[in-house]
Amino acid sequence: DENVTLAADPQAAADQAARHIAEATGIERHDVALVLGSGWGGAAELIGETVAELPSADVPGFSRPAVAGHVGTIRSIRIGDTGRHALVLGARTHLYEGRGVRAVVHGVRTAAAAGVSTLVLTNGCGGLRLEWPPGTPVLISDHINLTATSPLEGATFVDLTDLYSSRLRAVAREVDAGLPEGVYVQFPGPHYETPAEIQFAKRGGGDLVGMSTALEAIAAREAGVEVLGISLVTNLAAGISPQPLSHAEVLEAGRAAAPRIGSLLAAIVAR
Ligand SMILES: Nc1nc2[nH]c(I)nc2c(=O)[nH]1
Repeated sequence: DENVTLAADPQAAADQAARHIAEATGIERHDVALVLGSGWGGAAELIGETVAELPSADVPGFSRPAVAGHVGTIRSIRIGDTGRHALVLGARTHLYEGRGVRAVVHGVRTAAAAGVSTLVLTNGCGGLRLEWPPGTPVLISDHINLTATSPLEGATFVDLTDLYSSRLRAVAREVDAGLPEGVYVQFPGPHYETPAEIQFAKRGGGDLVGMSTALEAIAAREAGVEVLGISLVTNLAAGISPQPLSHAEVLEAGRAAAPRIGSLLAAIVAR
């Protein structure tokens, strides 16, 4: 195949990437895909045995990760003894990288073309509630998209009701009954919010703020893939905490949460 570019035909590019992954991993169809955001990197090993690991830059349409800590690989993992396979997209493209919305959702469209019926979107985010300190995992119940854009083009009027599947959230709560839920607000970034913007998001019904996830979820819905979103609060958003947070505290909180969120993700995926 000539190297279909995202700009020319995003669906063809996703189909090409999915064929590349099937050939390179030897797994013809994957069942579930995961996007591992900040703090979630260690979860993959707990899901099962890695069948194959590909440099994401070798897969058509993917690029090298821009965010430190994001591994630049795509992994095929056998999910325990279920006979099902997970596709772990280690490198996420963020809108603020300026590569366009098609690049942001290429991984999701590739996973759909690879056959997955479920997508788990994870991220690190800012928390708007004092009762959710850094290290708290929060199920995403809905999102507010403040990016002023969409991965969809043309007259594709897609319904987004129950976008963050209540069925999958119930499965997650069977695994960990104490999981709170919140509304995720995607800002374009790369700057963090001002305290005034955080109050605006809070008064508008937001509980979590980040720079990913919402656009990926919309693309997944268009592709008919069921979505579960889980955020890891890694810091309190601007102005929420009276005293400034130290970056060391944020990093420590993420590390401390790793075992809990890793086993949570593995248990959910095994269902
Ligand atoms: N927009 C936004 N994104 C984030 N990602 C992380 I980690 N923390 C934040 C935050 O406070 N705001």
